[in-house]
Amino acid sequence: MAAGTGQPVEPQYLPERPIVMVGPMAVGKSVIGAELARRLGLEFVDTDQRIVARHGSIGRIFSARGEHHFRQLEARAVADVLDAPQAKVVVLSLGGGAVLDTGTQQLMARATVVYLRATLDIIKERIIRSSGRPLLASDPLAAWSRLAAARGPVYARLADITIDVGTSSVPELVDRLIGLLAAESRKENTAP
Ligand SMILES: Nc1ncnc2c1ncn2[C@@H]1O[C@H](COP(=O)(O)OP(=O)(O)O)[C@@H](O)[C@H]1O
Ligand SMILES: O=C(O)C1=C[C@@H](OP(=O)(O)O)[C@@H](O)[C@H](O)C1
Ligand SMILES: [Mg+2]
Repeated sequence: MAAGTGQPVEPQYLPERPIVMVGPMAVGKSVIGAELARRLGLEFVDTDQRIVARHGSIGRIFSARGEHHFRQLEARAVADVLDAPQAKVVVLSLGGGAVLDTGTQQLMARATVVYLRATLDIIKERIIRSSGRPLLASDPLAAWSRLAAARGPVYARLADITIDVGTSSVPELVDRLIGLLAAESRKENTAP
């Protein structure tokens, strides 16, 4: 099916490993991951959505139990998907801070990791309007910039593929990503 038509499944590209979406808050990990999964005919898992379904809102977890507890739930949600000898081939979107856990970093070696990168300019309208991210509760622009800068080298080190989201739409980004994933998979399959 032609690119951009929104039809599921690209028959020429069948991923052999899970695909993990990383990057700073509001860059589009959840929406792009979900659309990528739909297009590839794969199951989609979002660690935040799983945590909320099982434990209630992220804001409430932070206020009642603290960030450390949230990080433990997050690491467990990642391990539930990736910590198997033959990890299921799914699209897994992480929260922006999940990559700080060393166990999670190790498990990501079993996946193809996609870093969605953006500048504050692209993100700022999204984070001014949004709520529900406790780490952006006060001075969201400064907090986002600080966290994106501190975590950027970790995302970059873990990534197999980096995409600057810029002003592209979600379908455009998914089209581009499928092309890059297919190229990455050919590279992995021909590596000596
Ligand atoms: N490329 C895009 N173009 C327009 N809006 C986007 C794009 N990517 C994400 N969004 C919007 O930005 C917000 C944050 O996206 P989300 O997927 O929740 O980010 P993340 O999971 O990285 O925090 C959502 O309202 C989403 O619809
Ligand atoms: O960057 C972070 O530390 C966080 C990112 C959020 O997910 P998104 O990146 O999907 O917004 C969510 O996990 C939580 O609010 C903490
Ligand atoms: Mg998300």
